[in-house]
Amino acid sequence: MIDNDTTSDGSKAGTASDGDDGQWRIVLNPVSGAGDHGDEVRSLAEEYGYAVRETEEAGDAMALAEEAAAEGVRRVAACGGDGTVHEVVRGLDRADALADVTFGVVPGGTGNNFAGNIGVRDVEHAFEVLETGERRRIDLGVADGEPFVNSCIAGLTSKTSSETSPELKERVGTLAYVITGIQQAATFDPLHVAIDIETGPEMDPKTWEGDALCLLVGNARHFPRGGQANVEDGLFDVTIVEEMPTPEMLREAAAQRWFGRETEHVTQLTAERLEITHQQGEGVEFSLDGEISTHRRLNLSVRPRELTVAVGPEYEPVPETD
Ligand SMILES: Nc1ncnc2c1ncn2[C@@H]1O[C@H](COP(=O)(O)OP(=O)(O)OP(=O)(O)O)[C@@H](O)[C@H]1O
Repeated sequence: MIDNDTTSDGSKAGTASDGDDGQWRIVLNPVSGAGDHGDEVRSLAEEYGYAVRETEEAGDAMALAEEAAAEGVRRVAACGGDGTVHEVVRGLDRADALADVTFGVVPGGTGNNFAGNIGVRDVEHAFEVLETGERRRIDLGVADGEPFVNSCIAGLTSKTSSETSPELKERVGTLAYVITGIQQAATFDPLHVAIDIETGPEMDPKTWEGDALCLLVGNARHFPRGGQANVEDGLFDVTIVEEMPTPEMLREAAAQRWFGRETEHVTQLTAERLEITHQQGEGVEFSLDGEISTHRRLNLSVRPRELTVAVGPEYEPVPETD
């Protein structure tokens, strides 16, 4: 439908595919974030002539996305936070519609990590992007068959991503997860993990084994590292934070925002495939774009350029620095 190589010249709204009537269907989570975006979204949708379907409870966004795909809708947007984005993409994937549907985001959550990564600033800007923004094909992460757009996290921040208060997220963005994690670190049991890492056909697979405080597997950028991630390279950005002697160390490190570079206890690498195995009997909590599930072993892989997305003008296909 859309080839990144032919759209990289900045051409606007991608070529309409068969059955694309140019209309968007917006799957609206009216309670995400501060829950105050609904009226603006409904009124802009009316102005633009887009249809809106609203969720009533958790899980509805996935069902509504599946329904849209089954009805042959070719442009589906998620309005909410990263959880809503995750559900809509999951619904489209379950309907086997990712090859036919263009996806968009209207930020209505707290952190809106994914919207930020694709250059969408706010609700009004999102509608301009849906209408005229460039279409790009971006990578999709998959964890044991479940797709994710932002990140898969285990450990400290997985636990905290479900417990971090919306107020804190509002004030300090994604770093809120780490701050909440530090507050909980005194009681946190490290993960005893083996991570098998494949970087590509020419590279020998590697294994990392040890005690980790947290593992961050990013498709799109999750933690502030001074820039946008490359979401078209077919690779995950992996950060392994080893157990450290004291919570104070973590506090100090977070204060320096060392998630941006390697230090003694932080390993960073890229991978196209990972297998994470917890070496003690019980499973570990993972957060897939904020949705929590428990696994003893998890297989992660990238489906390169699988998702066609309407992106904002600030989106950079190949960000200069990480
Ligand atoms: N109508 C609804 N009522 C209650 N919960 C809902 C409804 N619709 C969706 N949900 C649930 O709301 C949760 C939060 O949504 P989401 O992650 O999009 O927003 P957020 O947490 O406010 O923002 P962010 O993830 O950007 O910080 C999701 O788990 C979703 O399943």
